[in-house]
Amino acid sequence: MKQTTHEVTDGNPDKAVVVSLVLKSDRLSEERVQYSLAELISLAESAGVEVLHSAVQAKDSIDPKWFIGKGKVEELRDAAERLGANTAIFDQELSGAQVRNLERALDLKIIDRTQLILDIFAQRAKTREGFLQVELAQLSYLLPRLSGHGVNLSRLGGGIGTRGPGETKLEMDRRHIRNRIAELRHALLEVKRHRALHRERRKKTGVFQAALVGYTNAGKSTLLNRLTQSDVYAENQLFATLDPTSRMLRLPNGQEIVLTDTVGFIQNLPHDLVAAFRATLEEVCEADLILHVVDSASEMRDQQMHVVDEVLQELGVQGKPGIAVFNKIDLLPVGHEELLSAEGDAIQVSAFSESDLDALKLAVQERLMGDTKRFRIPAGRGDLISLMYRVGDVLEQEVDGEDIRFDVRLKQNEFDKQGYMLQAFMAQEAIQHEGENV
Ligand SMILES: Nc1nc2c(ncn2[C@@H]2O[C@H](COP(=O)(O)OP(=O)(O)OP(=O)(O)O)[C@@H](O)[C@H]2O)c(=O)[nH]1
Ligand SMILES: [Mg+2]
Repeated sequence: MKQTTHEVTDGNPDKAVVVSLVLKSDRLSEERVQYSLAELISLAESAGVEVLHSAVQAKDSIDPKWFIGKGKVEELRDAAERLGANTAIFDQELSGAQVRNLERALDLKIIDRTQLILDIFAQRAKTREGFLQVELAQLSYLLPRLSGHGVNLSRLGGGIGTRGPGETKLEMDRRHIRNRIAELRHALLEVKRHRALHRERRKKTGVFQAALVGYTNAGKSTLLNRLTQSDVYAENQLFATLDPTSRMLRLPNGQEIVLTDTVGFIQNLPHDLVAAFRATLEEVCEADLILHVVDSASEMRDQQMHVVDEVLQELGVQGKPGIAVFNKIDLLPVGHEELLSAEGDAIQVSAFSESDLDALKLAVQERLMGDTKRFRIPAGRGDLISLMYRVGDVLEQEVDGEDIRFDVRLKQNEFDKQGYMLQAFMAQEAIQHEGENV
């Protein structure tokens, strides 16, 4: 009895009131609070929900029973009744008991931020890996929230919060869920192993790999499409992309590299979810170059960059070569562009400008590939010959008397690793450097 369809809505969108609780001790600026609420509304809309009413409550502490204050609960019930809402969405994670209490008090379907994100993911998943990851994340979320014997999600009557690739629609007991979680983990390991093999093979071909990463809605998929004449899903929605997609990108010098689009990041991403999607981000760990795409026009630009930097750090890729791609500069008021140029290795683009895309390709090429250099080594030194092949692509190799002459296009990342050996041999004059940019 597996669910086989993954419709976005059944033509009858959920109608929701949304609530965010702000703890006074967090001392968030009014701007941050409003942005967080706006982001929650965007998430809800991306899930296909119609938002009828939104509210923020500032409190000293979380109410253990209702999460928000009792007065706010009543206010919400009135608003929901007046506007005809059937769902209440909370910006933070709720406990199982809070969900049950709120359900009873409000007579609404209760969804928290994690469930909302999971629901979007469930709608977007396209690959087997995506389905497995979403189901695993949904069940991991559900397990500690089960009360008593089991849970019957069909009680929610379909729609948001009940979509899933697997069996989450059915009544399941804890034991069943634990077994299913184990099964999913196992299946995911298999998928992961396959992908690792695939990557190994790709690596052996020596093709450079670049990854587009960034906050959700920054324009990663649009850039992939425009740079590679592709047609992956790009939309003004949060988490339009779930599964990584790779395309060949031709650089100005004619060389082709692999460019990969990845799932977007968001603030306060629940830890279970981060773990579930870690595999998706493995592509980022393997990349030779990271393109951090930034929505330059977002009021929360700096915070979003910070969130992305944090995730990259968690992934352990902070040392990799990278370029900050300040996208959507067409949306900035004239004169504001300079603000962005303070960044180190950065470029400003509009995904809709051909010349900007050309400039971006050139920047990628320059960052990935060092110059072409000409070296001369004594014939018969196998160790030096193999070093030549390690530091870059050998474009030409010619025997010249007792020597061999190499024209090598340096691979920046390999050069970084092997450069000291090259320099040591050059100091001993075993390798002679004859010129640049030949
Ligand atoms: N004005 C303007 N809009 C852009 C630009 N690049 C992308 N967009 C728009 O921004 C929205 C999001 O673009 P996507 O490419 O889906 O963004 P993404 O980073 O892939 O988002 P997720 O997959 O959700 O993480 C779309 O409506 C795009 O048309 C740009 O340079 N200028
Ligand atoms: Mg995308």
